[in-house]
Amino acid sequence: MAAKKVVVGMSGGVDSSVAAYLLKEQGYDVIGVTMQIWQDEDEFVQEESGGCCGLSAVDDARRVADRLGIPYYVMNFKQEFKKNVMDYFTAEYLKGRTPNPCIACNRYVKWEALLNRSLAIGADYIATGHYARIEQLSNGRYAIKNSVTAVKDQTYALYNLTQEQLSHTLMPVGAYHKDEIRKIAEEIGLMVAHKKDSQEICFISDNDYAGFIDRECGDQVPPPGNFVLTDGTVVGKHKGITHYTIGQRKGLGIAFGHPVFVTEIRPETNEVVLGENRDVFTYELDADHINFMSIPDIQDEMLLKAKIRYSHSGSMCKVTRTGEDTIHCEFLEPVRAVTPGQAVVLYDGEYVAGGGTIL
Ligand SMILES: Nc1ncnc2c1ncn2[C@@H]1O[C@H](COP(=O)(O)OP(=O)(O)OP(=O)(O)O)[C@@H](O)[C@H]1O
Repeated sequence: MAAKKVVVGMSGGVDSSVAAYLLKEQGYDVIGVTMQIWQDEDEFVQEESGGCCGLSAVDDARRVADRLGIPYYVMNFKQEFKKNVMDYFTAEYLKGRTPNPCIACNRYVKWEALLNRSLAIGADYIATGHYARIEQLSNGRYAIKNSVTAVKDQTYALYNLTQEQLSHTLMPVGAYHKDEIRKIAEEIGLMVAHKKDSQEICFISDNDYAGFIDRECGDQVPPPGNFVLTDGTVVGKHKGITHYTIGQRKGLGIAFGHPVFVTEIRPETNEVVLGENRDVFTYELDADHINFMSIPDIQDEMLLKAKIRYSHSGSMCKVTRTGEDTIHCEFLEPVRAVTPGQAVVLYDGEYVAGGGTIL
């Protein structure tokens, strides 16, 4: 029987390089692909910082592919990335929300676009170097499970993959710890063995989100407006709602003599609401654009663990279905800074049960 064909998304980093090696060892017919996603053509060949698709990424990935003796290609996904990630990112900020672009990139670029193109060229699977595992459960559904190493868990950003996508995906490094992956890379002589991990949002440098939005959106960017208290009392001027997120304390440029926090962003009146730390805590949230993984749906009321941002350790909540594409979560303990636009990801034990976008 012919070997199953797998396209490995190679970012030039150690994880995806070792992923390609492990799959080759397991007998797959492996093809390496680097997606060009946001740089201009000239930047793409000049970039030296080692971002997720710069020159060093392509150079490194090509060298690894040579070393492993696998075919390697660079594919252009700039249009898909612009539409589904960058435009979505700026549109959300203009609405006073705080999006997670990596989740959109995973679902619509790394999976939808790369998987479709890979299937079209006769591949059976795509693979990445994510620290997560995929299992088919006894109910027949596919689900993402924590990697063996919780420190580098990446399941939060993967909750939105469909059953079809998961059934065509392999994540071989999820069974290893990061130091084991580096050791394998060293043993097989890969130069990238000690390359540092990639930065947070690949298309934004120095975390300057507002500057990026200004450049992308020009005069669509909301103007400065008022800082207000919950009762509407005006207490100062803000720089424009795209500069703020829920729970933020630093960079408000306003002195109260005690710490104040952003508790709400009101795009309709162009106001940013400030309050005390206790005002940032809440017991509930609603979410839409839901996706289910280990479970087919929410039955009645389910007790699940929810993460409301990438760095959240998770809190137990009662989840109910409230509509065609919506859920409601009621937490047993109050949670801090529930932020519209971020994802709420639900866990049933070690498995991702599903999730949605916080309203
Ligand atoms: N430009 C790209 N082209 C192809 N695949 C990519 C690209 N960027 C990321 N990936 C895939 O997505 C996975 C996770 O991306 P992430 O940016 O989190 O990388 P990472 O954890 O630093 O891993 P690596 O060490 O492989 O760079 C990578 O392991 C790789 O398989």
